[in-house]
Amino acid sequence: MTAATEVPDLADLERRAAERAAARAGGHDRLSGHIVCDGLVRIFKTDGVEVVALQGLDLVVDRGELLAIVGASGSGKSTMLNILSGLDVPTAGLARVAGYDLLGLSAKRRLAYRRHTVGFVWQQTGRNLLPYLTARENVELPLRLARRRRNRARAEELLELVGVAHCADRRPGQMSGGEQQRCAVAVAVANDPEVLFADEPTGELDEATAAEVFGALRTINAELGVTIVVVTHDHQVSSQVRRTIAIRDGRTASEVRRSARVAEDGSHELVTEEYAVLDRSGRMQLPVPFVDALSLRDRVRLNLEPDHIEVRSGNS
Ligand SMILES: Nc1ncnc2c1ncn2[C@@H]1O[C@H](COP(=O)(O)OP(=O)(O)OP(=O)(O)O)[C@@H](O)[C@H]1O
Repeated sequence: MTAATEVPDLADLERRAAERAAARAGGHDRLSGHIVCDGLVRIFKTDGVEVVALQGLDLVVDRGELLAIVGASGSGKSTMLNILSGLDVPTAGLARVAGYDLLGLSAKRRLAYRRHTVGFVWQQTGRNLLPYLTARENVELPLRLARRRRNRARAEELLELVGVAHCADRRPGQMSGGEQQRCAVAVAVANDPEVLFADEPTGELDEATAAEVFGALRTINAELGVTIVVVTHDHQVSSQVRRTIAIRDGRTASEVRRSARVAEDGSHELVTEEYAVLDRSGRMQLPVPFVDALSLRDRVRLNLEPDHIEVRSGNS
């Protein structure tokens, strides 16, 4: 008689698969974010030519964070946002938002994800609001489609929250660009999404108006607890949020964090710290100003010191 081979149950298999995925991503902590991209790759093929738009992008955003992503034109920002918003599928890697694995979604789950889990604000106001509806009606529309109650009251609450209650009866053409974008924020969060993605929401606005739109995003983040990712090529944005991630050549390159600190005289000061991002293979990109300042080229000399690593020009 042969001994029966032990068959692992489904829960056990799932647990082991999760452990393996976590180990691949560098440990459990790295997979615990509300938004996780790990080794994200997107290759476009046109006329036999391959363009690698994302080449192993890593990103972890915690629940309730308000994060800005900056990068030069062509760095891969829109490609990443299209994947995270469920419009595009990556070639390889892991992309997960609010528990949805975006690589393996059926068409039905993808639609549910786009309808209920995420909200969007686009740069072009025409893509956010219907021109023949008033601000209130624009916010009411997604509520009505989702068959919610108290639509009018909820729409008015949201318009108030983003500071455009005075525009409730105006159509987009009767509102300024900043007012339209703040109204778009109210529309985007009408159905209580867990995550809000904004693609260049202040791209067509002047600095003061852009700050008002960021004010609205901060309020929504704080009052409704929505996780918000804002993509922009405006580096000034880091003064508006706590964490800014810079993307270069389809990879996460550096990160700027702002935090409040109590100074020696008891006053509060804002401290800005810049970090380079180290991927799990140990790769990092030196910031361009550092490379330029020392005219670093081709190769550099590294020395391991007890508490830091020294990088020197390889030509001296
Ligand atoms: N559908 C596509 N087909 C072929 N190549 C594409 C496609 N979409 C993007 N790319 C290429 O991928 C790279 C990244 O483009 P992407 O639009 O993500 O950059 P971006 O940082 O959003 O730029 P911008 O700030 O100008 O919008 C670029 O080289 C771009 O030409």
